[in-house]
Amino acid sequence: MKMSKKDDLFDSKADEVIAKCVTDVPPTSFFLFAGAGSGKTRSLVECLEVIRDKSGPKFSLNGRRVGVITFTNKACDEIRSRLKYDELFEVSTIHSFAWSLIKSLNHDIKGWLEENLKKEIAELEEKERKGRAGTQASKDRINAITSKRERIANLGQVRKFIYNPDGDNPERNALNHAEVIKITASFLTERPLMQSLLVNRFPILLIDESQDTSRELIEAFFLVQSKLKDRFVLGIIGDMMQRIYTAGKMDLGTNLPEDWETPAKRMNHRSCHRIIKLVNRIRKPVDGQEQRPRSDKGEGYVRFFILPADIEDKPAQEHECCRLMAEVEGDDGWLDPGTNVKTLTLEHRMAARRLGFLDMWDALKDVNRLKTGLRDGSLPGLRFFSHLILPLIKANEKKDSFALTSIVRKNSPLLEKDTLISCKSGQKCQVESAKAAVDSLVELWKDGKSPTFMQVLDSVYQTGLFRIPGVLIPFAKPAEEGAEESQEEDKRDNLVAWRKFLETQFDQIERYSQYVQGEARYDTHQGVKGLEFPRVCVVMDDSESGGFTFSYEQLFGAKQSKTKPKPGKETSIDRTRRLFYVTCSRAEESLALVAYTEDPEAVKKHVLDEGWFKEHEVVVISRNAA
Ligand SMILES: Nc1ncnc2c1ncn2[C@@H]1O[C@H](COP(=O)(O)OP(=O)(O)OP(=O)(O)O)[C@@H](O)[C@H]1O
Repeated sequence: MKMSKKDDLFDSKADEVIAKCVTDVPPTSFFLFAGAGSGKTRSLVECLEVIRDKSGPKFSLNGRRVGVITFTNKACDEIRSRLKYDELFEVSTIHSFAWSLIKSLNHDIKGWLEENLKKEIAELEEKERKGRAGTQASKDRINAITSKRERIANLGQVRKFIYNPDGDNPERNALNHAEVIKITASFLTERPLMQSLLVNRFPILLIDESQDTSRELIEAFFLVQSKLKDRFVLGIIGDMMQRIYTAGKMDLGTNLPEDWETPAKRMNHRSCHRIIKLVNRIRKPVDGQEQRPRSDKGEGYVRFFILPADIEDKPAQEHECCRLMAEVEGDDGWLDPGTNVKTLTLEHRMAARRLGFLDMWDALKDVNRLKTGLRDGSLPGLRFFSHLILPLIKANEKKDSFALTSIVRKNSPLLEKDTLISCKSGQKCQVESAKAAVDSLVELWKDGKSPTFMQVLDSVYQTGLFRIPGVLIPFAKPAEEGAEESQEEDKRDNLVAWRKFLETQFDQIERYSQYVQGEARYDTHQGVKGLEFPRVCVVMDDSESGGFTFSYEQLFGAKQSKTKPKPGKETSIDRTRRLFYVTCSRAEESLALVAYTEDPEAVKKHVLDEGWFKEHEVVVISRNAA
């Protein structure tokens, strides 16, 4: 098909429709669902700019703002920066948005929690009556009942609830993520006052990635819109083909109210032609939606590499696949995957293994209260090493005494004003102590040695160079050796995990820190939602991933599901197909797919039969060739 530049403007009508929706009086709500790379996020930002230009001053005068909800903190930062941090817009994740609506309602939250906990206890008791005694499930139920009863007993003492949208919320007066969503949805659904509060504060609410936004809240927002449609615009943006979490509303978009606008976007502005052909093909059996490429994009490349599941040294195999990509395309960018290629693994553990921080990851990964913080790098026990010790060691390596001194001056209690004033032996002596403390720390790396986290902690504690975060104190003080033995079960698990972590090597922290900040060459299939990269390598390996939610072996026809599909219920193939669509559609120019399988021939046959790839695009790598 011959295309002209004019074709690239094919979808511009959609933005005009949206602009009219948010500026008309009364306004109209809209539902913008379109494929990957169609410019939904761009439309969102353009729509916000229109609102700012047309209604910004009026909104500010009345103390009103435009609510924007998106999926990750990273996406929030991106939108805020594109809007030049204009105060008119409240850009947040769904959890922080929900919390901002309910956080002052302590009394009502308490009432809701008590009622809900009683309901949950009754359900558990009923299950316990019907279930078999003595089993693990029964023990878990009894523990859950006890802990819920304790929580009810404790509610009387809670004056103020707290909640961190990005944390694990272990505090007694903290709400968990699911509770914040449920409470907000319930208040919005049942309380007219709460509905008015939302609408008065945010007469316009736009939700990006809404296919993965929690079902209860989406339904509550729809309800508010239907009741207060003249005062409240809801803009729902997303793509059902990119629904990859279970919280989303499965039938979002069906039975939309008739007075909603549904602008369409059929272009893909991101990817080269070959990649769009592939994602169209993957999508075909789901809803048949086909995207058109831009006239100014090249053809692009895709290659599907098939390797035996038990092949040795998988990272080296993936490196080889990148080399083959470089050869096929004549693109040297593939030769330096560390800098130029985004490699996607299904699980963090696979990335941890490939990047070399598996030991520290494995030590902490199973403790529930540490999970979120481990994934986003916010655990104080880790930040102590990644944000304080690591920069200090790096500054020392680079002989950057300015940077080193500034880290110590800013963070060391040895050089705090009060210490310096009260020090009898004089300031000079304190500065000497700080210097000696740094010397003894860097000594741990002398002659190419590589210390453990424990050795680092020990040195810092002995010299008093920095304050030790609370979670690491039990290990720093020798008197508390074996502290974990006397603790309750969940606290003990926590301590055991930290001790295990401390026994691993410090040199992992840099790679870990880069990874959680999204700066490493690896990310997960789910973590790159909304992002795009010139070269993408997707690693698909069921044997390395722990869960049952996704199965590439089933999607690629190497294995059959053991369970019969239930009518109306989605299968693991459905879920995996959507994830596959998300990963493939991140690529702008070229895409390497690396599939490990127990049946290479079956996979090859399947992907050719499906018409996803042409014969020359499929490369089977055998064990002998390795
Ligand atoms: N009208 C346009 N003209 C030129 N480039 C565009 C246009 N719309 C979008 N783009 C570019 O295409 C890419 C994809 O846009 P965007 O991220 O907004 O798409 P999306 O629909 O949100 O994608 P996804 O659902 O895959 O996350 C971006 O690089 C964006 O700048």
